[in-house]
Amino acid sequence: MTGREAGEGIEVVSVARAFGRVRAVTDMTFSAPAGRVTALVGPNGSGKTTLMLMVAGLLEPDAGSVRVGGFDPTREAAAVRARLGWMPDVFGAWDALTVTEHLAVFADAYRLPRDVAAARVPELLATVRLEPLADAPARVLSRGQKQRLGLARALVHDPSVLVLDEPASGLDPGSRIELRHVLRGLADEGCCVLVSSHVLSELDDLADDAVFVLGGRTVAADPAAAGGRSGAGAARLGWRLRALDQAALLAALADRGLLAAPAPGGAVEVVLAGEREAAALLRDLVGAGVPLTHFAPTAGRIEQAYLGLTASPAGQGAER
Ligand SMILES: Nc1ncnc2c1ncn2[C@@H]1O[C@H](COP(=O)(O)OP(=O)(O)OP(=O)(O)O)[C@@H](O)[C@H]1O
Repeated sequence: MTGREAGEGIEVVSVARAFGRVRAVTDMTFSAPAGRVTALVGPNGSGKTTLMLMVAGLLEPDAGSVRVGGFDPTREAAAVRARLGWMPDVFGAWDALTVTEHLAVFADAYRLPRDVAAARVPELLATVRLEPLADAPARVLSRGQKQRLGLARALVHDPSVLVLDEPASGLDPGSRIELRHVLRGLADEGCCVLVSSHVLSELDDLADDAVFVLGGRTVAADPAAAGGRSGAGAARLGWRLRALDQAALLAALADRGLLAAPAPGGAVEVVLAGEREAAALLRDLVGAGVPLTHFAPTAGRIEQAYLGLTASPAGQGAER
């Protein structure tokens, strides 16, 4: 990867966009820096795709400002196109063209010199592991393979900013892990990567930062700030516990007035008010001699923060 200028990222400030009477994006502000994978996280219809289309220069904001590497995607479209790779959630491919031909067409569209394209296409096929299908027509590709072709297409001009709408949808677990490696590798090389997702459980492994959106607004740009990790004022979230002696565990929880719900594998789940209460409970249980073998939140860091956000009055208020 040679074409990148260091430090290029995405800046979104007070952006809004409506479609007639539908206010798809009402007020979004965040930055996605170079060298990091930033996840745009929110429920269906919260405005993620609309925002990404504005970042990619495919839709004009009604208000606010978007900058990609310092350039305005509407007024400086050529500069943004040159540095931005875009992968839509639904990827249209020409059925009759082979995988290699697809990439060659896009290399041409980005005006890559012939010799550069000739070297770039096999490199991309290796990156997304589509070499065995290089000569296969797009119509025979599975959904996951098409997603990978979409990723290769987005990377064809060696962009410094990569915007991917639900890139993991349709991928099997192995392909998701590969996707994670590819995106991590790109970020490590200095690329700014913005992905949208609602597969919360996977985001801890994929993303460095999370921007939460609800009802067209960004409601928090930092999982820690969203309450999932803090003690005071944190949302009530589930924790899973397992002990060699389940009866002793249940008795100790009952002593502390905690309601324990059964969970798979002989575990139990309790709802606690944050990490501070969890730490106190763990200390008490160990102190009381309960032989604990497992004590962990039921959800990952980003998932917890998101659940805390949607459960809090502030989060609910942000939803339409
Ligand atoms: N072209 C359009 N015309 C009218 N309404 C639209 C258009 N595009 C999006 N919307 C509406 O704007 C809102 C936000 O949609 P958007 O696709 O941005 O959400 P999203 O967070 O990407 O959802 P999902 O996770 O389901 O992809 C929705 O209510 C949607 O119906």
